[in-house]
Amino acid sequence: MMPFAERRRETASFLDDALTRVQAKVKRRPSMTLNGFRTFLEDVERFGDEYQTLADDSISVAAEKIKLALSREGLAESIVARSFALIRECSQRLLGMQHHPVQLIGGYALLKGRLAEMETGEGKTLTALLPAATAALAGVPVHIVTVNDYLAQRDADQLRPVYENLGLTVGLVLHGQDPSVRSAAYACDVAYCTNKELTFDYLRDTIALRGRRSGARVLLDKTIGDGQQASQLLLRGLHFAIVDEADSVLVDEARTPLIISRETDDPAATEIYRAALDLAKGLRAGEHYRLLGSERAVRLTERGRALVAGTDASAVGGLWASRRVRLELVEQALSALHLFKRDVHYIVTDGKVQIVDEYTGRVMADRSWERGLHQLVETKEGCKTTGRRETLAQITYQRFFRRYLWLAGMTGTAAEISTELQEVYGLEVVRIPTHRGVQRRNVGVYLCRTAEEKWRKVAAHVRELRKLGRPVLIGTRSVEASEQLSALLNSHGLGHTVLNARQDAEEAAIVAAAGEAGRVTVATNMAGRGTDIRLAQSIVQSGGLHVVLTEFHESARIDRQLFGRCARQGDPGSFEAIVSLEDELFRRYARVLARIVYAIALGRPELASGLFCRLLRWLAQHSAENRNLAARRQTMKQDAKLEKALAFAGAPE
Ligand SMILES: Nc1ncnc2c1ncn2[C@@H]1O[C@H](COP(=O)(O)OP(=O)(O)OP(=O)(O)O)[C@@H](O)[C@H]1O
Repeated sequence: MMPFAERRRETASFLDDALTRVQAKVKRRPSMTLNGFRTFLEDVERFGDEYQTLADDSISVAAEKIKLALSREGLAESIVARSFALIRECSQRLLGMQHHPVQLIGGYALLKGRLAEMETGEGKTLTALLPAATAALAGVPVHIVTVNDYLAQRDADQLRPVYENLGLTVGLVLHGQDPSVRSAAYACDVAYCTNKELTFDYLRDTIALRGRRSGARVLLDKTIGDGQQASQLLLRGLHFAIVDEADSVLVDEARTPLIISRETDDPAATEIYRAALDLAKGLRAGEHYRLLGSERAVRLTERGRALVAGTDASAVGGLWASRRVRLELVEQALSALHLFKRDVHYIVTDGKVQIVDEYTGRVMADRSWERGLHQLVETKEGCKTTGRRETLAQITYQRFFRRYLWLAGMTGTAAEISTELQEVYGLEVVRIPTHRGVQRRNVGVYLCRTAEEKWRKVAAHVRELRKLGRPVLIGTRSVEASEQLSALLNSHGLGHTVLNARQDAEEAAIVAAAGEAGRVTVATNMAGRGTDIRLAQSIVQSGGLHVVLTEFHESARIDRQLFGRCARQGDPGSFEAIVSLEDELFRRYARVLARIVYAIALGRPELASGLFCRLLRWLAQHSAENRNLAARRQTMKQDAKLEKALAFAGAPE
């Protein structure tokens, strides 16, 4: 049995860090051109011609030969070309899809441990099959990581016949499965799973290992075949991962730690949260506390601190008696009251507070805010408060994915974060050309002065596009905005479908139908990412899907992902932005400029929608991105400290 393989990095020195940063800046996103890969592509074609003549039952024999060659010579270019050619032939026979040359290049980049930046709709699922099957033939266990169960299942089911034809086994890890099913899935040559399930399984293994024996002892036991210990582990190591939507997983979500915790009994807790909220409600902005808008934080002023510290705590008791706890909880209660908005940052379903991911628009099941904030939001909403939780194990994606011996990723948008990906994960971003020319038309930005004007404009526009029979996809920043727009469209008699964190389960079906004639879909910005939007021939002729963005995101990358929902795989399509000066991004990050543009817009509306709007957007997104980057760096520093401390204490996590 193989030992549990993973990379345990030493914390990098200051000099290492600085060097990596310089390197990352110097080599930014090289393109992989067809010309640069001519010999490789010719080899794949040549071997492909050979495999075309094989009888179906001889495919497994050819796969065995490749296995042998890979074990003897490793990933030599000519063997990889053979492997890709055979996989491509199987895909053609069993799925009716033959990899395009650009997909072969994408597959090669992944196999070399790069992050392949491929336009939306270019077929990342089929591309990942090439490196996954090749690595598996070479005997390396592979994890294909996607963002939700639906995509993991869809991809595993679609590609299973090809893997099996090559003599490889495919596992699928889904939420709610028993440990025995999960470990059987991870024991397969290739396992499809979500980032969340995978990381939680790793944490479960961490807990199983902890406290019994040291990591080294377990490795020894596993190697010599201590069956009982080995069977308690779900994973068999972190060998090779191919991460889909890598920007979202490795950067956007990387900040919030995944935590396995245990509820502890504390009968006084509910009363304490109530007391903190009541006290916070009586405080006045400016006098007792300040809202730090751009940092999304609240700070008590000296006066506020004195008031909280001086409160008579005897009626509540418990931890409330501690001055430090009171100050911290009241600050958190102020955040719960003033910074965390229902239907924007969280939704309430079945009496439970569920966090909505700001980037994906999806519910983050099993996650909760830390340091009492979650319970305070629950109290604010009148929900039953979950007990105080004791952390058993925790890890961020940042720390987890760096532990893979071999890591690769795919995404449609990596431009802004290429330096960060290199710095944090050592992942070089390479751009893969598109199979066909991109026919995505930018209709421009329409900047309204007020939010009301914006929504009216959107509704009027939807009416026009519907007359033309074109499907429209409207992206909103929050659940609240999607519902407001929905009500407005209803009042105008404009039928539509809404997709937000509340309809998570139907996500794929709603998005897949978004390309039908006359269909209007209102979705939170990123919802449905990963689902194919197919267009009927009549729609292609009438100009394809039209995407309307109604509020810029803090990250321009997320905007581009929304725009990328149209004009996939050479289809025509168009996009535009209809935004307002009252949008949160502008108010929070470019308040002064937004006021100036407002004044300009009174006299010269065309100027406001042109140059000034571009400037405004750039300034606001630039400040927001810088702040988010600083926060991620901070998490990384804390991670490194934690890692060092735990290593010192001899604990695995
Ligand atoms: N070589 C091919 N030949 C024919 N069809 C293909 C090929 N490659 C991919 N497809 C089809 O193209 C569609 C888009 O593929 P896929 O959903 O994997 O794209 P994607 O790059 O992941 O898109 P997104 O960025 O939106 O996640 C799918 O229907 C897929 O079956």
